[in-house]
Amino acid sequence: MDALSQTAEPRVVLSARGLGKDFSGFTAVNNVNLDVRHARIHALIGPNGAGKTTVFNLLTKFLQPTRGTITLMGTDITRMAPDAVARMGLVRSFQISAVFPHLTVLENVRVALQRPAELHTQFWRSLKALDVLNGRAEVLLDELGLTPWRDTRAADLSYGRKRVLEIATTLALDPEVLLLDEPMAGMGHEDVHTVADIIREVAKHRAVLMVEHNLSVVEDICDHVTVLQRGEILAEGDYATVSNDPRVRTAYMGSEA
Ligand SMILES: Nc1ncnc2c1ncn2[C@@H]1O[C@H](COP(=O)(O)OP(=O)(O)OP(=O)(O)O)[C@@H](O)[C@H]1O
Repeated sequence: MDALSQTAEPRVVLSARGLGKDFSGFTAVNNVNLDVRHARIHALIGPNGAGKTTVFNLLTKFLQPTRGTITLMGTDITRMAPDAVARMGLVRSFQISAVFPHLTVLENVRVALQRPAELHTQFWRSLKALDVLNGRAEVLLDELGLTPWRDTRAADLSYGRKRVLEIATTLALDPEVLLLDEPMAGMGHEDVHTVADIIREVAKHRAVLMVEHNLSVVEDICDHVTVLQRGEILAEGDYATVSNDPRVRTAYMGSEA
């Protein structure tokens, strides 16, 4: 590998320029510029009310921006609908309720795989066509370490495994950019490790942007961190850079300690 390829950053797949959102005159997000890169894990962090969820909802088009532009793989998606953006490869994880509790792990992944496939509108096609999905489902389960639970009902999985299954159903859409909203929320130590390993694995082939409160996870797995405060970017860089920034310390702790 030559010096250039060692230092070259992977391509930007999702970017925002001058992104802003007002709610009845209250500016929740202002002048946010973001570059999310292929095969990188990018964290969006900040104190409560900093605007993380609003930025997340703007990027996935669940909210319309008041100002600014959003570009996905070179296409301006600022005015596009969420489902159109999802079809282009920008997919957000949904909460656990997106997983059907009474279906097995394999069945859940098969259902998810049917969504993008044309099988969705041709479900009367032969069972042989569905067998193709079985093969892909098995590969996904294997990639995410879920094979030992393939015949377990989703309802009987641990909390952490349910989140992994949720990620598996999202990956069935083969997204270019995966947005994860607090993937570690409510998890114990062991589950955090499992899910962190999975996120690292899936980010080898796609960009991941995650909102996360657990800073040790951010330190552990994220390549790039954007810190928001009062709707604006306060700092960005790798974890070491932002965590040593006195402004970030003040924002989190109310002091520069
Ligand atoms: N629909 C809305 N109408 C009015 N104000 C809103 C709306 N959504 C968010 N806000 C406000 O915008 C600001 C940013 O909220 P947001 O939920 O994006 O922050 P956050 O960083 O995700 O916070 P938390 O970490 O607590 O989830 C807050 O002051 C919030 O009260």
